This record gives sequence, C-alpha cells and structure tokens, in this order.
Amino acid sequence: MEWTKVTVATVNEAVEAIANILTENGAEGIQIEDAADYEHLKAKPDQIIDLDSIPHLETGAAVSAFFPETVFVPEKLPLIEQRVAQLTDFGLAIGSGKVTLAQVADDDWATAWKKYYQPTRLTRFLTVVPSWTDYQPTDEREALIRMDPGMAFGTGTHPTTHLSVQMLEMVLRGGESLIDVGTGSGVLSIAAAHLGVNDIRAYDVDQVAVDAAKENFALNPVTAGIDAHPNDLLNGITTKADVIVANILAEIIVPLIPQAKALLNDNGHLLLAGIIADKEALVRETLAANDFVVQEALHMGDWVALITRQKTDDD
Ligand SMILES: C[S@@+](CC[C@H](N)C(=O)[O-])C[C@H]1O[C@@H](n2cnc3c(N)ncnc32)[C@H](O)[C@@H]1O
Repeated sequence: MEWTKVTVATVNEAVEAIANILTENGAEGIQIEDAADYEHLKAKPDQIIDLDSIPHLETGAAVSAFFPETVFVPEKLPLIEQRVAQLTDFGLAIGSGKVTLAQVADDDWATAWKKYYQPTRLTRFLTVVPSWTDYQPTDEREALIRMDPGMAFGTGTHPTTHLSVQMLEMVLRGGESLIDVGTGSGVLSIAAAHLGVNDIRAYDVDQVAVDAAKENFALNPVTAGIDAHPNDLLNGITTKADVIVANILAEIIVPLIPQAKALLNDNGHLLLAGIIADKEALVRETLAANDFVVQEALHMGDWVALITRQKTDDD
C-alpha cells in the first residue's frame, strides 16, 4: 500500500500541537524529528542508543504524518495549513510552518520511525523500551517501561515526558494514589507503578490515546490490571489522590489547576510538565491564585516542569 506523507517544518514547541492537528485530519502514523531531542540525546553519556543510526535535524523540528490511500490529502491541506497558522494565536512559535507532500511505500515509514525509537534511560532506575526490542536491564534495579506508542503521543522520550518521569521519581515513595491526566500512551502511569504507586487512574480526552494506554498497560506486568478512561481534564472526578500528574500544554494546565486543588489529599503533589518557558509565568500565577507553592522547577531545553503542593500555615 502507498501512503501520503505530509511533513510540516516547524520548531520544538509546536511539535505536539501539529501532531494533534494531523491526527485529527486522518493521519494513521506520526513521525517526529526534533533537533532539540537529538541535542538532548547527545548530552547524555548513559544513552544506550547508536546515535549514528538516528536520522536527525540540525535545527528546528519536522512533524510527518502518514495518510492512507482512503484519505484524499489535497482536500485536507488548506485546513491543515490554516490550523497550523492559528497556533500562533495560542502563543506558540511555529517556525516556517511549510507543508510538503510525498508518496511513500508501506515499509518506509514503518521502519523509519521505529529506527528513531530506541531504548532510552529516563532516570537512574527507569528505561523506556520499544515493545519490539529484546532489550534486557543492565542491572537488577533498572526497571523497563515497554511501549508501543502507536498513534498516541508519548514514546516516553520527549523532553516533557522525561521531565515528568524525573518528577515522579523525586516525589513518590511508594503506596500513593495517583491520577494521570492526559495519559497519552500511558508512560507516566507505568513509571508510577514501577515507583510503587498502588492506585492509578489514567485519563485522556482522546480515545486513541486511551486505547494505546490500555495496550501499553497490558504490555507491562506492573500495570497489567490498570485501566484508562476517556475524560476531559478532571471534569466529573470526585475521588481524591495523593499525586496528580499532567504533561499537557500550559493553556490546558491553567483550567486543570483549580480542579486539582479540589482533588488532592492533604500533603499531596500536583506535578506539571509540558510548559514552554514563555508560559511559565502564566502557570505560576494560576498556581499562586489557587494556593499552590512551587517546590521545585526542572528545565530541559525550553521546557519547564513544576513540582507543586498546597500552601500550609508554615508557608
Ligand atoms: C503531551 S501528551 C502527554 C502524554 C504522556 N502523559 C506523556 O507524558 O508522554 C498530552 C496528552 O494530553 C491529552 N489531552 C489534551 N487535552 C486534554 C484534556 N483536556 N483532557 C485530558 N487529556 C487531554 C492529549 O490527548 C495527549 O495524549
């Protein structure tokens, strides 16, 4: 079968939003090349991957989407171009936003993105591993997150996911309850289970993500019994949790903050990632207005992640 490959030239901060636009318009696979990821990989001496084997960009980012023959892509293009251009209304830089088309054979894209996705050590104890490799832990304390990302965001190697897993490792001690808002491929729930959380609820507004998360939970013995559910943020959720984690764009985090305030147990933590540096002030203002204090800020490239908790009488 032949596929139409639509590539949008962009920059790091718009990658996720553009991938969403392409998926919503019928793409059945997404491939992301991001110079920021490659820079990040280059900086990590403990990386397991063969860097020379990775196709990469020197600057900027490119999001490619693969459309099956059943989709007439030229008809979709004006809408895709318009929606990409509108991302600037949300304060996202989109780079050139130039859209190009190519015809590719089935095997080309299936193997291209898999080649780019290699075992990656996210923290000292957690390594994310594509489900089709037979990678084994190098020491007894290394736990594996096995993933087939399918169409959902989150191979586990994106800087915002990386920061989220680091926050989980810093905050969790074992035995907590946790809500994963915007679970995507389920990677953060799997990480949380490895770190000892025994009550996990995973939600995503996108049914494709919910299905991918369920499949990935089944791939990992540690999350084998856990379910994922469709839900918009925390609307309608009434059961409290010790930790709420969300790796979503800042604009979506803002309405989440008051919801999280109502659903956190005493001494609980709200962990926020997916915040581009320009939006950090907006998120911090909303946190302060809802009586959260920022305990720690983590940075990777232009991305910021915040470990927060409710204010106490001692603050
Ligand atoms: C950046 S991805 C993060 C995926 C994964 N948690 C990770 O860290 O790799 C953001 C996810 O949030 C989901 N999302 C976006 N808006 C949402 C909303 N209003 N409610 C729930 N999920 C949402 C998207 O569908 C996407 O799967």
